[in-house]
Amino acid sequence: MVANVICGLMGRLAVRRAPILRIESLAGAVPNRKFSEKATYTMSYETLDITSPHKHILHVQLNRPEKLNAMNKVFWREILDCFREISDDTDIRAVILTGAGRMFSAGLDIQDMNDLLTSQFSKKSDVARRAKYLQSLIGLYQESFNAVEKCQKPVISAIHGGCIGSGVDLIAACDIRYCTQDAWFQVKEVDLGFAPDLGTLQKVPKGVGNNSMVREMIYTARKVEAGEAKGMGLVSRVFPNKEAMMSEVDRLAESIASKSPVAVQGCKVALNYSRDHTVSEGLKFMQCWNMTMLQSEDVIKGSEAVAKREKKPPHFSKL
Ligand SMILES: CC/C=C\C=C\CC(=O)SCCNC(=O)CCNC(=O)[C@H](O)C(C)(C)COP(=O)(O)OP(=O)(O)OC[C@H]1O[C@@H](n2cnc3c(N)ncnc32)[C@H](O)[C@@H]1OP(=O)(O)O
Repeated sequence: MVANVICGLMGRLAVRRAPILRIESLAGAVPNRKFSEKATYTMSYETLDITSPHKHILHVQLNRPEKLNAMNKVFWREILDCFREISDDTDIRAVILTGAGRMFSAGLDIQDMNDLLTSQFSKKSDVARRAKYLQSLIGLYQESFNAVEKCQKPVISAIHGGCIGSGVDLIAACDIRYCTQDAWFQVKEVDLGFAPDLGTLQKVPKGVGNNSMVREMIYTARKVEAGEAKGMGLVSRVFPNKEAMMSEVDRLAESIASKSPVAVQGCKVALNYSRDHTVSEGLKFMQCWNMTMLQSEDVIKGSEAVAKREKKPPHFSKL
């Protein structure tokens, strides 16, 4: 049925057919990386453009503008690898996530999914085997966005134009969301006949104050404009255009990058933990975390700087 829905949508979009792919290729795809001895940032991807605008800051741009940054099989593997690498890179302290071209993302690549399901479903006539296949596929896609959420460095998404379907799942995995005045958000899945499965239903209601509005957005699949998105707490700031947004996002990332990475990364892991646990479990977690981290040199440096009312933040070493 999912295949039927997607095939129907493809007909309406009239997107050209792409080569058939297999789930094995999805799981095993290797990103095209260039390793350089000098550069800290060695990542090179087909669907992502990686740059470093400032020291300690990495800019990850969804980079399939001709397809409105629709998420194809290569993307799912690359975003996973990219954010796992960022998470372990001691030089990176904040990440900016944007989309190239007309919009942030048109969501799941429908052509790709159509080909995937057509090729796989034609091999499997039994419902249990098809279900198993879809279970693995959804699990892989969930893992991709979990890598963004679990990335130890704060991820700021800067959204312009449309942010549709799995685009909303992706920004829900980010720490901070800014958008332009022309941005719109659409949890489109109910229009396609299924429930979102990559994080929107779990993360947005917990992260956004207006639960009534969240449900309205999800149940109706209607476009939510930038002003409304800010009103409900889905984004924290709205800017007149992308240039203004990027300049503020840079400042925000620089501010985060100037702080102690021990403190910032500790906050992220604790905020994520607390979202999924009770207050007392969260407090216990902090007790254990800080019984080690309070002994860090960053605490001494930070405290001295505050006591002396230093204008500039101290130099914090890589973590
Ligand atoms: C296992 C399940 C896991 C995840 C599930 C995720 C669910 C979702 O993400 S649901 C949302 C799916 N996305 C959509 O329904 C959006 C589809 N696109 C559109 O409705 C329109 O393209 C538009 C975003 C409203 C923009 O319209 P317009 O400005 O007229 O541009 P187009 O000419 O339609 O598009 C330009 C170009 O991009 C291709 N494209 C757009 N969206 C997708 C897409 N989602 N997948 C693949 N390709 C897409 C479109 O075909 C055009 O390509 P050409 O080569 O120029 O034809």
